[in-house]
Amino acid sequence: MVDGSRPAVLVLATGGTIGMRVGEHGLAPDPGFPEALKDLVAEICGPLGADHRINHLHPPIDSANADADTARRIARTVGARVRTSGPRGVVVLHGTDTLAYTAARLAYELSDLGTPVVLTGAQHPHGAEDGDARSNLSLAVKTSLRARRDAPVSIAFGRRLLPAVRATKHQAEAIEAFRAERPLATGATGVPAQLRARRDRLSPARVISFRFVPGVAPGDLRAIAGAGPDGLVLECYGTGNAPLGTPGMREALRAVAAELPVVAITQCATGSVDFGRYAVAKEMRALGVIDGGDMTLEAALGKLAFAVEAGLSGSPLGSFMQLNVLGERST
Ligand SMILES: NC(=O)C[C@H](N)C(=O)O
Repeated sequence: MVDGSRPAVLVLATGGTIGMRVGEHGLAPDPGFPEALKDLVAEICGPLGADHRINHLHPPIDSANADADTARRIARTVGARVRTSGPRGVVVLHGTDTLAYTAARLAYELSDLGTPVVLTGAQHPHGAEDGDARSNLSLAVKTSLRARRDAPVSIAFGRRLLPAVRATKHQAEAIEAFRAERPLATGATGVPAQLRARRDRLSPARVISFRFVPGVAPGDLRAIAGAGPDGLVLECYGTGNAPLGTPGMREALRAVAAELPVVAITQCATGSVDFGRYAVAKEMRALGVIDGGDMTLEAALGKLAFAVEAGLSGSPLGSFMQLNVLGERST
């Protein structure tokens, strides 16, 4: 399928509804998908004058089952295949549930790949009549072949192209499943070269989130930190507020932030953390919490896991999280 003189696209299928069919217990991976995907990709690439290669991650997963290693595994596979076969573009097929999380993480992992990477998937299985599998795949293939070689990782879905570090799944059923409330921020510095080269940890960093809601008790925060995550993203109210008036909450937060990197983002769909605005938010900084600006949850988690795995901690980690590295936060 590759003659060397024509551009080629590498398609890496990882699972998701796009590769499923309805079985006895509901939607599940379709053993016939690899064959069907070959035909579909060939039909899309033919008129574009492009060749293709297809790889599958085994086993295909419902992306709800993605774990702390899934995005790293995808990044490693893409990196290895790009080095050996040198495609013009890469398309990653992924389930929609955690696609935005993987996309954000890949943005950091693959920032220096030199080959555009586009993620897509579908809300309906590939065999569905009037489904979105073909149109999403087609948009992703075209984008990967036409984007600048150093284009940031993106998502092609429901006729939209979105920057990975700003995208969120916002619709459970509609074809336009993803949106980016905030544009890619200008003035990005890029991933520092020394971090790209460094991988201090063999095991994946487990970075999770905790959302403040009325009713949260200090023990909830301590319990989540007690489960041993490597980093925590706090989904705060408004411009970075938290219920610090709840007895014991300050102490709990100080103890957790002394143990792990803790980054505050806003629960709001738009706007930003601003630790200078309210007295309660100002205290967050004093307790050791890092200002996450206007990063999405997905970008904050991906960036923090990337930083922890590169061996950053303490104030270098805080500075990295507050930099606009890939357009993920306005400064
Ligand atoms: N539309 C989808 O792909 C949803 C599916 N549960 C997944 O994320 O794998």
